[in-house]
Amino acid sequence: MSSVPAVSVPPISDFADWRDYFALLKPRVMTLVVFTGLCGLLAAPGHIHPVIGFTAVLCIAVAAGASGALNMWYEADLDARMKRTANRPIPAGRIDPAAAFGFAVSLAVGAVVVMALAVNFASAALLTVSILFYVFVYTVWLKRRTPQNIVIGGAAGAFPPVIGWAAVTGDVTALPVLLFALIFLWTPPHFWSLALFVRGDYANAGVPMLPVTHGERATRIQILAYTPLLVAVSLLPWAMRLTGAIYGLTAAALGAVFMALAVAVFRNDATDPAAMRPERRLFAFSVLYLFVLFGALVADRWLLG
Ligand code: HEM
Ligand SMILES: CC(C)=CCC/C(C)=C/CC/C(C)=C/COP(=O)(O)OP(=O)(O)O
Repeated sequence: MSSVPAVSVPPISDFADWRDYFALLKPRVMTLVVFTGLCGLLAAPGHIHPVIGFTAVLCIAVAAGASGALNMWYEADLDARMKRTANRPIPAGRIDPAAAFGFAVSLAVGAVVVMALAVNFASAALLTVSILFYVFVYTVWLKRRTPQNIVIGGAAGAFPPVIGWAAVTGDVTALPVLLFALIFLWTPPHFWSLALFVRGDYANAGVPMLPVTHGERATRIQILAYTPLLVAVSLLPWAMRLTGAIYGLTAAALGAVFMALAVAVFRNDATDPAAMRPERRLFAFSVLYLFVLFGALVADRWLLG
């Protein structure tokens, strides 16, 4: 018999550990962001000291992660209402929002300062623009307002190869601009194919993604409209002789598969996510597509000069 009042102590697993802070950086999505940045750096003409090159890629990784953390801090209310995101560290209560905000801002500022001091001003300026774009243009301004959110705001994710390139050369020429355009046009089919089969989540959270506001048919038409533009832009570096045949043939083969999968999505009439196999395949392929295409860009530059 004791007079001490019962104190409820949360189980130890309810406290944040390093894994929760790591999860704030959206590591899975950011692998591709960092890979395209690395490839932009490796495909650029000229020489960069390996330590400086490594520092530049690290800064892109840290800044991308930090902007992902700021996104999670700002939208903890939305994340709490979606099945896919409800267990993230902030909505699940494992990380205090103020701690997440401090962590994210410190990393973002640190990455930009190190990029400016150790690499060059151009890459630091572009890194700053991409962080601000993802956080303010996409997350704060557009995401809750318009189904064009990912088209315009998605430009943030197109910057990394340009940043990698600028880290080596200090400037931006035709090829990095085409790589930017490529990721810009890739983002709508990438995201909308996924949005089709997680439509219910976005509807619950009240986020105006295209399948929620305009329905499945309109979304499938948009996917089909963006795909040939993506394939055409992906072939331009080869057509303009900025890259060689390794890149060109890879872009053509991958583009043909992307197009076939987009047509399969277009022909699907399903509204039940369980019957959205073509959409799941296109989403999965979109990720593989960018990995392989950027890998081919680097192979082309290193093997064919
Ligand atoms: C506004 C633009 C974009 C939106 C709204 C978007 C949204 C999403 C969502 C919701 C997921 C699935 C779940 C998740 O892991 O959180 C996802 C997965 C993914 N995204 Fe995107 N994405 C965008 C742009 C990009 C860009 C630019 C890249 C990289 C260049 C990228 C790379 C990936 C990767 C690699 C995955 C798979 C992650 C995994 O395997 O779990 N995304 N995207
Ligand atoms: C500094 C730098 C290089 C930044 C680039 C980061 C960037 C723009 C990455 C791609 C965009 C992305 C992860 C969107 C996720 O959408 P969401 O945030 O709506 O996804 P969610 O529903 O999973 O939160």
